[in-house]
Amino acid sequence: MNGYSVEQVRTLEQRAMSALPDGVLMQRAAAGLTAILAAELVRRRGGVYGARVLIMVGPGNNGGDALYAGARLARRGASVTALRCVGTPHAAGLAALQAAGGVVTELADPGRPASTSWTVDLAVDGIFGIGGRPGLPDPVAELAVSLQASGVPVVAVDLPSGVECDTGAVPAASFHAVRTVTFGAMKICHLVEPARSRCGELDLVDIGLDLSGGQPTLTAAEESMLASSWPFPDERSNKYTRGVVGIDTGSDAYPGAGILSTHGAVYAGAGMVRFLGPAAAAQVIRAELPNVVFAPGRVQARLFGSGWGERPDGARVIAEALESELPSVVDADGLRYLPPRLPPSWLLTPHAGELARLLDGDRAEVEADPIGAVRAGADLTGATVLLKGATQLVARPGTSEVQVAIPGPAWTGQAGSGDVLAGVCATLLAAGKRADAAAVLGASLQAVTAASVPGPLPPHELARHFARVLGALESRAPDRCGRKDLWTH
Ligand SMILES: NC(=O)C1=CN([C@@H]2O[C@H](COP(=O)(O)OP(=O)(O)OC[C@H]3O[C@@H](n4cnc5c(N)ncnc54)[C@H](OP(=O)(O)O)[C@@H]3O)[C@@H](O)[C@H]2O)[C@@H](O)CC1
Ligand SMILES: Nc1ncnc2c1ncn2[C@@H]1O[C@H](COP(=O)(O)OP(=O)(O)O)[C@@H](O)[C@H]1O
Ligand SMILES: [K+]
Repeated sequence: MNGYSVEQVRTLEQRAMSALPDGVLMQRAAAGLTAILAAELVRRRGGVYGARVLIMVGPGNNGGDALYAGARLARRGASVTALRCVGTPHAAGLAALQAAGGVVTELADPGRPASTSWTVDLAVDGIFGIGGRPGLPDPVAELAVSLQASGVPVVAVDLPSGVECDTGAVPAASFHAVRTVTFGAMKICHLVEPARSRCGELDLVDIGLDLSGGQPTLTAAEESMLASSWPFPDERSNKYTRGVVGIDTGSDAYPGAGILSTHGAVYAGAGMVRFLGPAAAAQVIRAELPNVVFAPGRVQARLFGSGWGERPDGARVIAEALESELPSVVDADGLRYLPPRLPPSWLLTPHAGELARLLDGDRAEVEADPIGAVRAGADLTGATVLLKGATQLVARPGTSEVQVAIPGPAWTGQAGSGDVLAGVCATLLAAGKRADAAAVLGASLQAVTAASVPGPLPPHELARHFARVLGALESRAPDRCGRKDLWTH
């Protein structure tokens, strides 16, 4: 499952259209949309015949898709009303709807019933598609609110109008769909919050776009990838092949971060964990996790920064680690002590505020364009960057590819989740995973585990469920001799 930008989708559509008679792609889109709308009507009220369907139409081809689908539903006995919301609707689509018995009304029509009286079974958002700018004209924003208030389910055509297709940002009003039916390829807004949540369930209709050969803007992780790429131990494994993690996290002020990151590393399956942080954290870890070692020694990856607070020797600690040429994770307060340039084998794990600080910008800028921000973070530092939050994005320096981890339930957003995640990522680095793989696999494991338990659970308790989820994934992993690792060195 990959995400494409508007420019990429337009290029793919042009290529497909040049080999087809006019209008074929739109008819394919409308046919797929109709099937999904019909199934939704069957599920909600038992059939299409007699259903009341509102088709909300804007000025572009998105409205064309919706109008043709409305015509097809009208021919199956639905009572279809097209509501002209913005501009002049797609002429041929409108004519098709009217020829099939659909009626047309204007959002601005004073004779139209008051918006509070919506009594339709389904509303179809065909106002803006990939040509849409974020936000909605005021009367349309009011329409979106009144439909939501009256509990009318909205199915969005291609994307919910109002969201920003290429970033996933929702800076102003938008529709909230129960389903979104998209065509040919997924777009960024289908994969990145907050737009992703406005889409509801997603359906991808095949309209014959050829996606081979092109690099998508976003590559989305899936459970099958987690199963095939997780470094499960085998009969040749020992603690060193599985990886030894050196952890220097927490402080006297924030000992919990040291405890949490150590839980993350241990329960993600580290061969061994050396905890080299403050005594206050070590005392608790010693009692809870007797397998953790407290003496310095050989490690294959390091973790710094979570819960450091002010750390006068922070820059020196990180600079020394850099000399060893081992991969490291730098989290939270450690991000304040970075040298100007790091290698791509290092993984930085900022949340939006921390990434903004790294980029010398503000949080709102990161939230307005998280993909651009995570790429900028990687290019600025030279390290691989995992931008944490509701959507977790990973960028490798010097490449345009951005990966998105499997999303988890919102309750995972709690103090300490990031500390545990940093520990998981460090375990994966120690096991030899490339930094981007470690980030995507770690964030996805935490999300999949959270989705598998009746949450909320505190982050260290959630970590105790990793083993069950990893066990289930391992049973689905393909034969490891034949498996293709997606993140090779
Ligand atoms: N191409 C193909 O082969 C296929 C395309 N398909 C379908 O076409 C859709 C793309 O169609 P599209 O390019 O016509 O753009 P669409 O989003 O319908 O409308 C743009 C119009 O809206 C206006 N407008 C935008 N934002 C606004 C705002 N906030 N407030 C007010 N006005 C605003 C904008 O105005 P302007 O920017 O020009 O001022 C322009 O007039 C795509 O999503 C898919 O559904 C499928 O059939 C498959 C085949
Ligand atoms: N809305 C959300 N939905 C799902 N997971 C979230 C959400 N917000 C945050 N998270 C998760 O919570 C973690 C928070 O990390 P962070 O802010 O660094 O917390 P802390 O530093 O307190 O440990 C993220 O890595 C992510 O896994
Ligand atoms: K739409």
